[in-house]
Amino acid sequence: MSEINSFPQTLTIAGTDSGGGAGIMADMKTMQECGAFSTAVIVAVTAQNTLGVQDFQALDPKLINEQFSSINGDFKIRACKTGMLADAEHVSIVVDNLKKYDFGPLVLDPVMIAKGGAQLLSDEGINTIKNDLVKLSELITPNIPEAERLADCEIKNKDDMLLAAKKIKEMGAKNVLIKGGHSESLEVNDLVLLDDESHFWMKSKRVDTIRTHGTGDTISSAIVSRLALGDDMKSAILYGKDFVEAAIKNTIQVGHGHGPLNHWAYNAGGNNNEI
Ligand SMILES: Nc1ncnc2c1ncn2[C@@H]1O[C@H](COP(=O)(O)OP(=O)(O)OP(=O)(O)O)[C@@H](O)[C@H]1O
Ligand SMILES: Cc1ncc(COP(=O)(O)O)c(N)n1
Repeated sequence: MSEINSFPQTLTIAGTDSGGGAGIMADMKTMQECGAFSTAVIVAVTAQNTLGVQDFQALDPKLINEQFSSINGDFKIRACKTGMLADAEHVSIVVDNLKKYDFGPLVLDPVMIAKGGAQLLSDEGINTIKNDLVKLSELITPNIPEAERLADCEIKNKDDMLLAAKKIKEMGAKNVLIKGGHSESLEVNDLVLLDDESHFWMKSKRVDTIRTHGTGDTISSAIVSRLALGDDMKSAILYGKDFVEAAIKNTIQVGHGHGPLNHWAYNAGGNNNEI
């Protein structure tokens, strides 16, 4: 007889995207494709499409606490992630709940600014992430501008990326992945600094597309799913990179702006990685 809650379950704690391409929507689509059952705590609701974020509102703290309690009362979450957390008050609510409940390893995606330029986290919220949330994370996954904010330094090349990763690790994150999507180079270089201080680079060709909405959500959710399925951190990260690469390469034509990724592509055999 199969045991209740034996199926791999994940949790995303983030904001919604009415346009379906980023945030909780991208997280849940990714987790589904990666073989995990996903649950969600909605911290904020955005009015958003591929052209940008038109508006957003963070939810009442009481309702956020109740969502955490509902999930804890029924499921066995094996790995979780955070995304858009809006402001310092909401970061603190998330910190309190992550200390209260065991949802497995945390992947912290420190979402700050949307592709269209909207600020999704206040300056005070960034400080609260630095002071209180980073130390709870098994992995933190900043993009280059986010890593610059967290490490308080400028990133112009791969040496700078490594220096920033080391500074962020010193803040208490066990493993660090700095995503290279925002660099200018024709190659995209993602840096991974592991718990044991070793590091490696994940290199891929830059896909010439503006359809990159939700790339960060997608890679972090694929990693969370693989952790829930039992992978070690390095294998989960390598899988995440393959998954997001397939999803970027195999564009789907949706929306007029920064379009969403193709979350079916990886399972459809869509990642013919030449590098
Ligand atoms: N044009 C591109 N071609 C190939 N890979 C890309 C491209 N843009 C991003 N990536 C990859 O996508 C992943 C996410 O990187 P990125 O730096 O875009 O994160 P992000 O800014 O947090 O994403 P988002 O804010 O859209 O969720 C990384 O593995 C990165 O290398
Ligand atoms: C709710 C939510 N979470 C995250 C992002 C970041 O994604 P992107 O940088 O691609 O806009 C977003 N736009 N909206």
